[in-house]
Formats: sequence, C-alpha cells, structure tokens
Amino acid sequence: MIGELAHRALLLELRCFPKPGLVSHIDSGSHQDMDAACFEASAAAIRPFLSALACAGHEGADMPALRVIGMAAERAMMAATGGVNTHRGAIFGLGLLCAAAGVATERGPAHLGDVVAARWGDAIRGGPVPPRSHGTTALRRYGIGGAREQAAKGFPLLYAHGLPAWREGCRLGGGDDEAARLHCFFALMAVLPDTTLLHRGGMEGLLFAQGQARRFLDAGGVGRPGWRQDARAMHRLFVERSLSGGGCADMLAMTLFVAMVEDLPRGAASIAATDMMIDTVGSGG
Ligand SMILES: CC(C)(COP(=O)(O)OP(=O)(O)OC[C@H]1O[C@@H](n2cnc3c(N)ncnc32)[C@H](O[C@H]2O[C@H](COP(=O)(O)OP(=O)(O)OP(=O)(O)O)[C@@H](O)[C@H]2O)[C@@H]1O)[C@@H](O)C(=O)NCCC(=O)NCCS
Ligand SMILES: Nc1ncnc2[nH]cnc12
Repeated sequence: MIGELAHRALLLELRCFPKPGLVSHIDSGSHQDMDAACFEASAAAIRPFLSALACAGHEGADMPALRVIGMAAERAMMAATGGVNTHRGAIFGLGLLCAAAGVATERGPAHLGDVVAARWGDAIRGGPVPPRSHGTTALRRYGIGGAREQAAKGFPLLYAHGLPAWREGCRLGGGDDEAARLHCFFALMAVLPDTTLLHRGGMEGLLFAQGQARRFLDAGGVGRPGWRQDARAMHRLFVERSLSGGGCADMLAMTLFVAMVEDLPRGAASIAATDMMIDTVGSGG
C-alpha cells in the first residue's frame, strides 16, 4: 500500500500543469532529455523499491541497508529511462518517507519527517557525499545543504510550507485537485533552496524562481481569476531561461504522499483523483 501511495504521489506531481520549467503531461518544459512517458516509466520502475523501503523501515533497517535499496532503485530508474536522472532526489526523499511510513510506532501516528530525523538523521548527515554532484557543488559554492539537509532535519519546509499550502489550495481551488497541487508547488518553490535551479541558473536563477513563486502567491495563488494564465506565462519565462526546479517537484510529490498517509481525509481526495486519472490514462485519455 505504501509503495502504491508513493507511486501515485509521483504521478500526481507529473500530471500537474503548469509547473514552471518542469515536465508534465502537457509538455517537457526546459528539458530536452525527458518527457512524461519517461517519468511514468521511471515511477513504475522504482515503485517496487519504494515498497521495499517501507518493509525495511518496518523491520528496523539502518541507513546502510536503506542505501542498498535506494541504489538498486536508481539502477532500475536508469534502466527504465535510458540513463536519464528523473527521480534520484525522489528515490532519496520519498524513499525515506516510505521507510518512515513502514515504522510501526506504538505511540500512534507520528509525523513521518520526525521519524526520518530521529532514526536516520545522524546517518544522513554523516553519510557519503557524492564528489561532483549538484548538491555537493551547491554546498561548496553557496553553503546550501540541499536534499540531505532537508531529510536530516525531517523535511521542515514540507511541514512548514508544503502541507499548509496544499490544504489552503484545496480550499482556494474549489475542488480542483490540480489547482491545489499547483498552489502547493508554488509555496515550495518560494522557499526551497533547490540545487537543480542553482545548477541551471546559479544563485540569480534560484532567487528569480523564488521571487516569481512568491509573487504568484501574494497575488492570491490559485484563489483568483486568471491564475492559470499567470502560471502559463511563468512557465514560458522559465523555459526561455532554461530554469527547472526538480527538487521542488520532488517535494510536491513528497508533500502529497505525507498528506495521503498523515492527513487521510484530505489525502483521500488525492487518492480519488489518481483513481480517476489512472482510469483516464488507462483508457488512453
Ligand atoms: C542523497 C543524494 C540524493 C544527494 O544527492 P546530491 O548530492 O546530488 O544532492 P542534492 O542535489 O541536494 O539533491 C539530489 C536531488 O534531490 C532534489 N533536490 C534538489 N534540491 C533539493 C532540496 N533543497 N530539497 C529536496 N530535494 C532537492 C533534486 O532531484 C530532482 O532533480 C533531479 C533532476 O534534475 P537534474 O538531472 O539533477 O538536473 P537537470 O535540470 O535535469 O540537469 P541536466 O541533467 O538537464 O543538466 C532528479 O534527481 C530529481 O529527483 C536533486 O537532483 C545522493 O547522494 C544519493 O542518491 N545517495 C544514495 C541514496 C541514499 O542515500 N538512499 C537512502 C534512502 S533511499
Ligand atoms: N516533473 C518534473 N520535471 C523535471 N524534473 C523533475 N524531477 C522530478 N519531477 C520532475
């Protein structure tokens, strides 16, 4: 079940337009090497490993054991995409949340992020650092911690910004689940130090993206007429500048997963939305 919910969260993130610069079912945004089919193949390929991470968490696995599963997931992703990195960040962040969801807590449901920080936070901080990754470059050049910092701290920006914005988007969007997801996406882009934005646009690009997201939200987000035109115009602007926030997209999927697992009444709406979406996709719609 946990792997299924995580897979659905990845599809809900993908089939959400316009996420400025990012791939969706409508277009490939700022990417020449990835499209929706590539992401759907990637999500299907890693789904069994997300389930395996949940089982590993339930069995009390330590970080090295989780890392073995994570690296196997990455090999499956690469095989499914022909070597394109679609979901490395999602395998890490969503994978840890799946492992946390597998942890049975006697004291009743805990925040998944708190479980990640408590069980694996120190190991994440002290874990191997890829020598030449975007994240390592971001840390060295800008002092920005990236995906590892968010995970080690229990995903503070997800809980402080993502979840509240998703709930607000559910209210403002008037039953339009895609609008709620986009509202959440913009709230995350306004605050997340996304290393893929840094990689593509440097600090200027990251600050530009955060400023654009903040402007969208300050104007009322998805709660005002004409918001879709505004978001489409921003998407075109990001494509012109070749900007794309893959980390924000991952955090959207992670927020939706947490909403489904922790906040079931509202999360159920998303589950229902994926049922309808999968039926549509299944029928070739
Ligand atoms: C633990 C690692 C994942 C850390 O990897 P890295 O050193 O690269 O660290 P980061 O760059 O900080 O993060 C990795 C990916 O996470 C996403 N991300 C970025 N910023 C943040 C953030 N602030 N918070 C959360 N997540 C963040 C992002 O992933 C997405 O973007 C990638 C696609 O874009 P990319 O190809 O990189 O860039 P493009 O624009 O496409 O460039 P071109 O290729 O076109 O030139 C994709 O991965 C998305 O998911 C970051 O990229 C790593 O060390 C690791 O995997 N460790 C082993 C696994 C493990 O420990 N597993 C344990 C449990 S599963
Ligand atoms: N929809 C998306 N487009 C580009 N990069 C991503 N990384 C995760 N989701 C993505």
